[in-house]
Amino acid sequence: MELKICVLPGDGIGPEVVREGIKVLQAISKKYGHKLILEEALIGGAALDKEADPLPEDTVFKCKDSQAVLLGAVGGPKWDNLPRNLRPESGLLGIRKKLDLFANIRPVKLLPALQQASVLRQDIVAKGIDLVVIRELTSGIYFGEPKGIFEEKGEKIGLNTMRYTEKEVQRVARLAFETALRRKKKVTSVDKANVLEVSQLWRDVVCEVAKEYPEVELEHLYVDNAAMQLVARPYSFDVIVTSNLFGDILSDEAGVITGSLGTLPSASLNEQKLGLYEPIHGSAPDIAGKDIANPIATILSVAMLLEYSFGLKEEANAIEQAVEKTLGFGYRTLDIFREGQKKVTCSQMGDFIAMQV
Ligand SMILES: NC(=O)C1=CN([C@@H]2O[C@H](COP(=O)(O)OP(=O)(O)OC[C@H]3O[C@@H](n4cnc5c(N)ncnc54)[C@H](O)[C@@H]3O)[C@@H](O)[C@H]2O)C=CC1
Ligand SMILES: CC(C)CC(=O)C(=O)O
Ligand SMILES: [Mg+2]
Repeated sequence: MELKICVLPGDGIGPEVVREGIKVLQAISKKYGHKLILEEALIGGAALDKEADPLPEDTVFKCKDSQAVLLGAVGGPKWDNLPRNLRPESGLLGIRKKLDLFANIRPVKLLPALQQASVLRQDIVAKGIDLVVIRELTSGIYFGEPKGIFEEKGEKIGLNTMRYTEKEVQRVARLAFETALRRKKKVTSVDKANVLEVSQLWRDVVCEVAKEYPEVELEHLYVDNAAMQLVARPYSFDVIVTSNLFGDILSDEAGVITGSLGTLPSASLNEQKLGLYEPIHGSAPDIAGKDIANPIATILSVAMLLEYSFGLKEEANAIEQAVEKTLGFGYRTLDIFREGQKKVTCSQMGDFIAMQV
């Protein structure tokens, strides 16, 4: 099969972890006889430096012209003082919006070898963690208008708007219920309906959609409670569906209960199922350029890419198994390293996983 993929390495550790993702993609393509066509493009700070634009037109074109997109991460202190529309992060929000990638799927699975790396009590971890956060990605407070910093009565005010339409909630809720049907048949909808009107609408729409799925259990949690329950009883969740901001926060929390932010992948899909795949973490400027980042989140994002965009389930499984085998041999990047294990660099971890596929 021909696999045409646009690659957006981005900033900080983005290029480092993407390099390892590609290494594994090449190994799996060789093993299964697929032809890889990789097209690299600029996004974020890297694009700002070269093109004075965090999302050049050429990048949007190359993404649309591919069957899937693999992204590293964007951002860093070098660009932090730029106006909002020129920051690297606006390139990321821009590509999500332009491709209408409304559904951000973030599986949170405790890999058996990483049980000890969790920050949770071992009796809680032992009950297993296997949930998926479905985060609405192209609306909510990251996109709502009006927004800005204004002058009002002689003082500055900062303003953002959390806004959802019925249709926006319906489509992401439907995806959550469909996903639950193929899993443990439970949806937890996370909102703040006790104080926010936008959350009241969210809850009403989720309840309406739930009527189409009588076999799926529906639970509602306020986001503050959800953040607590995620560490108290992570084993009891199946599919969590929530808005852009809440999903962003809860999924980083999920990273540390399963070992490290550096291990969690994601897929962002539109209604035509064009997918952008990226680790859930950012550009990690504190460790960039040192070859110590954990590439597993990106490598598992490659597995999601093969399964979701190309239907290559066997290849995706082979990558997941290669990750588990490598961890099983005791190889660990710094973020998940414990006494008695074998410390490896980002590129060595990529080499070992590629060797196991
Ligand atoms: N999808 C994206 O491109 C995202 C971009 N960002 C941007 O990244 C920059 C840094 O943001 P932070 O808040 O520091 O979040 P971050 O996710 O980059 O890092 C948070 C912490 O996790 C660690 N970490 C992250 N990924 C890791 C990996 N693969 N291996 C080992 N450790 C890892 C970092 O070293 C840091 O201590 C900012 O400019 C932010 O806007 C943040 C989140 C997502
Ligand atoms: C620019 C941010 C919204 C990126 C982020 O934190 C994420 O998507 O997880
Ligand atoms: Mg985030």
